[in-house]
Amino acid sequence: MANIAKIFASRAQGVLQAAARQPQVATRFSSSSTNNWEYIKTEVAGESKNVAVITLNRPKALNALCNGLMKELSTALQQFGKDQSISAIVLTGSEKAFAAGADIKEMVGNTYSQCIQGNFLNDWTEVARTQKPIIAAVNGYALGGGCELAMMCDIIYAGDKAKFGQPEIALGTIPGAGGTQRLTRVVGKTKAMEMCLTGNMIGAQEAEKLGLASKVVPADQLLGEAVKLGEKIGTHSNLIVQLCKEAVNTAYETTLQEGLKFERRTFHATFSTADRKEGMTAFAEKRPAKFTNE
Ligand SMILES: CCC/C=C/C(=O)SCCNC(=O)CCNC(=O)[C@H](O)C(C)(C)COP(=O)([O-])OP(=O)([O-])OC[C@H]1O[C@@H](n2cnc3c(N)ncnc32)[C@H](O)[C@@H]1OP(=O)([O-])[O-]
Repeated sequence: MANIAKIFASRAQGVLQAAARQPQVATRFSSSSTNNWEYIKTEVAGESKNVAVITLNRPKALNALCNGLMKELSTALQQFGKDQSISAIVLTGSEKAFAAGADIKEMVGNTYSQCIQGNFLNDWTEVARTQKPIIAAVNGYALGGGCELAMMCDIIYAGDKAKFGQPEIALGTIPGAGGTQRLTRVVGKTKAMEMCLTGNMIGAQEAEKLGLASKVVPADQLLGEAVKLGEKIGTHSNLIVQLCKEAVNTAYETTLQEGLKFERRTFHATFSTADRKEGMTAFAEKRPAKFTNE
């Protein structure tokens, strides 16, 4: 047990050291300057321009997640991840579709050996690896890989016409990017089993009731609400937000006792930061905190 506590303490310290090592002045990233995206759009939003918005932009195929799109998404996430001016990332699609799944036409000819040897879906892991908070703003269809992509994000906001589903079963396959795993952890076995075995979709209200979406808003207000959420998160210390995200995610990866130990050590580790000191001092002095992410 003492060893586990030590491992957690050193992991938490490692996160703090890695964050401290990141350059404090980063190159400004913007959609129009360096990147010519084919399948996505990127911009920065919010009053302080600290919320990145990545829009999936392949309307003809309802944002089907082809390899090119997933590569661009990974690149954009890495760039925003390094940009110290960005506090949170919003991932969205169109009003009709967040994403209608992996690109069926692209993978129709794949063979088992190609999947294995080409490490198929390797480009899909970047979203879940992103250290900054990432909010999925889902309008329309989030099906198959689209639903899985939303579930890789930290928070899902849904437009009132959103539809979530894992229809892979109807294509003679199964979810391959978390549909049987993340969905089951979120909605429980019986609902996940029903969705995965029937391919039936659920609407936004049901997704919220099940805890898959944290909020449902009118479709035309979705992006604005998601950006506001990113801005609210961005008022806090980016450093402490990163630690908090890691602690919540640990709940999905470990036992309760190990998770509680990790949380406790991470909480202790915040006492080595200037932002913890500033947050508590500002409260006592009845003034807003000025966080420096250190
Ligand atoms: C990653 C791990 C494993 C994941 C596996 C998966 O996600 S498997 C996938 C799980 N997902 C599914 O099984 C859902 C598949 N999609 C659908 O069932 C329907 O498109 C719909 C119900 C979402 C909308 O119906 P609607 O009548 O409103 O619209 P529409 O049907 O006319 O589509 C417009 C255009 O988009 C095209 N396109 C759409 N989706 C895909 C796609 N995934 N791929 C490629 N293309 C796609 C469609 O072919 C059409 O192009 P066309 O012919 O004009 O050149």
